[in-house]
Amino acid sequence: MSERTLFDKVWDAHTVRILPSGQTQLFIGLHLIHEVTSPQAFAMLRERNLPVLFPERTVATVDHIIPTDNLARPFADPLAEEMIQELERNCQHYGIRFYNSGSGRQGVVHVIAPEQGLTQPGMTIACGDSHTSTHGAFGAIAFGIGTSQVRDVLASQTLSLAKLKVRRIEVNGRLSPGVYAKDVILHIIRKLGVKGGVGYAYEYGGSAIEAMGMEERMTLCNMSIEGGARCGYVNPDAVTFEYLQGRDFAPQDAAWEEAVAWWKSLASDRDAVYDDRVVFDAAEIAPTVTWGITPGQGIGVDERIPAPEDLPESERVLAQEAYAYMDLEPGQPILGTPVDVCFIGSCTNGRLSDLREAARIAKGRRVAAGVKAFVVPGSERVKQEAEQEGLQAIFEAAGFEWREPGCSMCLAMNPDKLVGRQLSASSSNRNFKGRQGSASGRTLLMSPAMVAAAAVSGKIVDVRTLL
Ligand SMILES: CC(C)[C@H](C(=O)O)[C@@H](O)C(=O)O
Ligand code: SF4
Repeated sequence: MSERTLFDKVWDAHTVRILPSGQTQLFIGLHLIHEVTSPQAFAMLRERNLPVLFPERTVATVDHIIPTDNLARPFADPLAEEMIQELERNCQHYGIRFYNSGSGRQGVVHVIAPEQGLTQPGMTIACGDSHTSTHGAFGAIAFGIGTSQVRDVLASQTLSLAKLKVRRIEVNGRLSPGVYAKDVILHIIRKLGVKGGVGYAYEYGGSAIEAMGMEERMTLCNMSIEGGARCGYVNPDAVTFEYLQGRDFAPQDAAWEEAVAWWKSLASDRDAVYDDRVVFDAAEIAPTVTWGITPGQGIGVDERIPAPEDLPESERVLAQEAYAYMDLEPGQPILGTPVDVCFIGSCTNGRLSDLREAARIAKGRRVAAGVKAFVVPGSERVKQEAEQEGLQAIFEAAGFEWREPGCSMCLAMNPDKLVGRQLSASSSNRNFKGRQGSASGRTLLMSPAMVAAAAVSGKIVDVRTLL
């Protein structure tokens, strides 16, 4: 057959059997776990007296609840201490590889697996975390699962799932300077909606995607879930192989050549059949900023906040809720909106290339008076590499705080929280009400370079004017 997508090929290769329900029992090659969604799953396993079937296929780290300022144990937050101890105990008991803080390999789960070469093309990857879609950047089928499914994977290394449809999203042409993968995905979600991808896997392609490095592709796939798609992927190519070669868990020597041949064969066939296809022009994408309370409420930085009549009928009620919560008016430019907090980090945009782009903007400038700006590297490795190439020094000279790795203010389960109505410019992926730790806090999503531009300006500006 020469009409299959990568999704079809990887799905079929991992199908154990078709269940009487019509669902597929799918083998999961790599299982990632973190401190928040695993304790209950292990508890359920113990209740039923089940072992972990393939402990070598699960990898753990701590990210969500870990503090980014003071890592001395016990942590100041007793809940953080308890949850992390629980993970430590479970990993030790079941013989699961665990990248704890201080190991040199800890970080946000979706940052550490790719950087160690654990994430590879053609794999099925699951994690009790919605942003597992990130790993699709490598041509893997990777998706988030709930806690009872974490139990299922621990016990059986399989999941029962319904097969998804595949939508091909093509972005052709060249992105302008100052426009990044983050802008592309915010633009896609703006156009297709936060529920537009329900029931689909998104396959991203086209010349603008092919021109992206792996870290940008990860940013893109990361937010597939914010567009409603369970997973997103990019077909593996020379960029993928170059990124992987020599990483800790990448195949070596003869096995490498074999793996590359296999990976190449998995890419969607030229005449693959898709359930849907959407095409975008890269040249039309501007630095994009959200103004509302879902990642789909975004506009180009030089646009005005849409009035209800500019929006499809189905979006108007939510828009009203957003104006009120965000304290922004329809018709108002987003440019010039004052910011209180600037956060650079997360599994969307906490990798080295993100920090480099933000540092380019911060270099030689100063964080505006009254603004709190901080950088949270996505992993210990990212942190170390950034320090080695002088990024920490650039940020600190500009007045940014430089922190320890973790999820931090992406969801504020640790002490990094907004206060009251503070408005944050954030490189993360969710702007839901109360997402960043204050029930009335406000979040504007954007690229890390745009966050840095906001930090040094004290307000939303167009990063293209600071390049
Ligand atoms: C805590 C976890 C379950 C959650 C997720 O699944 O995405 C978190 O990572 C998030 O980003 O909201
Ligand atoms: S960085 Fe944010 S989105 Fe990513 S896993 Fe952590 S909390 Fe979830």
